Amino acid sequence: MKIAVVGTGYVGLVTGTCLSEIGHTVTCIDIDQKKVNKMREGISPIYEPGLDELMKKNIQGRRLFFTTNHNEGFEEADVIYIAVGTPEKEDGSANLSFVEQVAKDIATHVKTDVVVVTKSTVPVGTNDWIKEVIQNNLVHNVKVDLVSNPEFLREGAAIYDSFNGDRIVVGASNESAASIIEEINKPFGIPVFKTNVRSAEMIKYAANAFLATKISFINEVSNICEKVGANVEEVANGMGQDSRIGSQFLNAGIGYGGSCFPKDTKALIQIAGNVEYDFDLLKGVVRVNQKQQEILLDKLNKRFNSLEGKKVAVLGLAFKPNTDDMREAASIVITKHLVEKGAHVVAYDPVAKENATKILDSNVKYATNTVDALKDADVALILTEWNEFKDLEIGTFVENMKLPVIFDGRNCYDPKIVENYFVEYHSMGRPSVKNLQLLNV
Ligand SMILES: NC(=O)C1=CN([C@@H]2O[C@H](COP(=O)(O)OP(=O)(O)OC[C@H]3O[C@@H](n4cnc5c(N)ncnc54)[C@H](O)[C@@H]3O)[C@@H](O)[C@H]2O)C=CC1
Ligand SMILES: O=C(O)[C@H]1O[C@H](OP(=O)(O)OP(=O)(O)OC[C@H]2O[C@@H](n3ccc(=O)[nH]c3=O)[C@H](O)[C@@H]2O)[C@H](O)[C@@H](O)[C@@H]1O
Repeated sequence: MKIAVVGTGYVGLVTGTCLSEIGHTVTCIDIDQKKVNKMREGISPIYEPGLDELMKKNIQGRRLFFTTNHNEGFEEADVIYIAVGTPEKEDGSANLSFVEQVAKDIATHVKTDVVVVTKSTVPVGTNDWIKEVIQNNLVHNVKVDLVSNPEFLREGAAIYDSFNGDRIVVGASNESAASIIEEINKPFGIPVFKTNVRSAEMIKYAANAFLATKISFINEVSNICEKVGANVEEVANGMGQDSRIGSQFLNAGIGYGGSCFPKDTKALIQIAGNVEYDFDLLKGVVRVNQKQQEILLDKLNKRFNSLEGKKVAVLGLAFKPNTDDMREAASIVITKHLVEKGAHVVAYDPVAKENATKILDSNVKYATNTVDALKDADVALILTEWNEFKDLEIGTFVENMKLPVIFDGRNCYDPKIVENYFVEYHSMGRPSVKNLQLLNV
């Protein structure tokens, strides 16, 4: 099958590459010439384990191409995937201007019948609107079918998810269009769930909102655990063993970030609001998430009378491990607060530094490794649970810091192991270890 993918963010690039890996001929189109030049050489503009190798392999196999030229990309395409961004607008609703532009580009350039597949996360009803935009702007007399095919990949595990997803959702009003998309995806060997377009659009938002709800729920439980002397990890373990609940997405911490949960929860609240429904539960989920970062900062502020002039080592900046994505990362709010309080912030992240420098306060300094960040620090904050930090000997904090006080926003260490060291260790929803008090410091 000849496929064009428009937009090469996470979703477009991973989708295009994986579709080429299963034998289709794919042309990825992006308006960003610099990005396209890079991708043509098999270099991914995003950090995603395994992606470069897969790109290079399929570029060499002449199944994967990159261009800025819509004409070239759409030429003879049987199917066009829309994978441009749908970022959050000021009021929380989804900005559909990129999608609209692509719809107009499709209308202008397609010369043969085509199936248009929406991968981007779009509000319910958007696919009908896209179809209208295309129909109203069509230059040639061709038939265009629309299919909603929302994406469920996770950053950092995107390739794995593409080949091992739980289901592929295909929403269509036309069975033959749905069958084409089912056929394209057959080599992945993943069950296909066929439904109508509006239900498919809703499944995406509902799935993300539900996962976000699980996180906020466990975070609230975690806050209570701290007050009643329970351990949230044990609680999550005990809850998760009930197969009706499931063990995933019950890691308490400093809340969810990234390019999707924050924007998609707010967009669903808007979608509900548009039909005069108050999605009260989801509003609470969003509020709780914002509170989680404040909770870590409150603990820190209570521990130190003042942060003025204190060296704070920040370990981890990306919104989660195995990505360099800084969108809505907890580190943004937390480092801003630290700088405002006069702290001397030295941060280290294995891969997100380049993106972080574009977003974080210019007073944040960057170390090239964990030990440099920790050197003579008064306190360490762990904001992303990279394996590199999880595997760290607790002794490294003791040996390098001025005072080994650790605030772990991601529960990287087992308090029972930490107990063996002269450190002060605060995590989320678990009892603190305060061995420094034995030393009277
Ligand atoms: N990031 C993720 O892990 C996931 C994202 N999604 C959804 O997928 C969509 C895309 O998200 P990301 O991949 O993060 O996007 P992104 O915002 O990182 O990248 C979008 C790309 O589209 C390009 N673009 C914009 N207008 C264009 C046009 N007219 N023609 C060609 N290219 C154009 C931009 O230059 C950019 O490279 C969003 O709706 C998002 O909610 C869904 C699942 C996972
Ligand atoms: O729509 C999307 O874009 C994607 O959003 C999420 O994927 P992603 O944002 O890449 O990352 P997740 O692994 O879901 O983590 C999101 C955030 O939740 C946090 N999280 C996750 C799990 C958990 O138990 N606790 C927790 O705080 C992570 O630290 C991270 O900040 C979904 O998991 C994907 O299925 C979906 O396709």
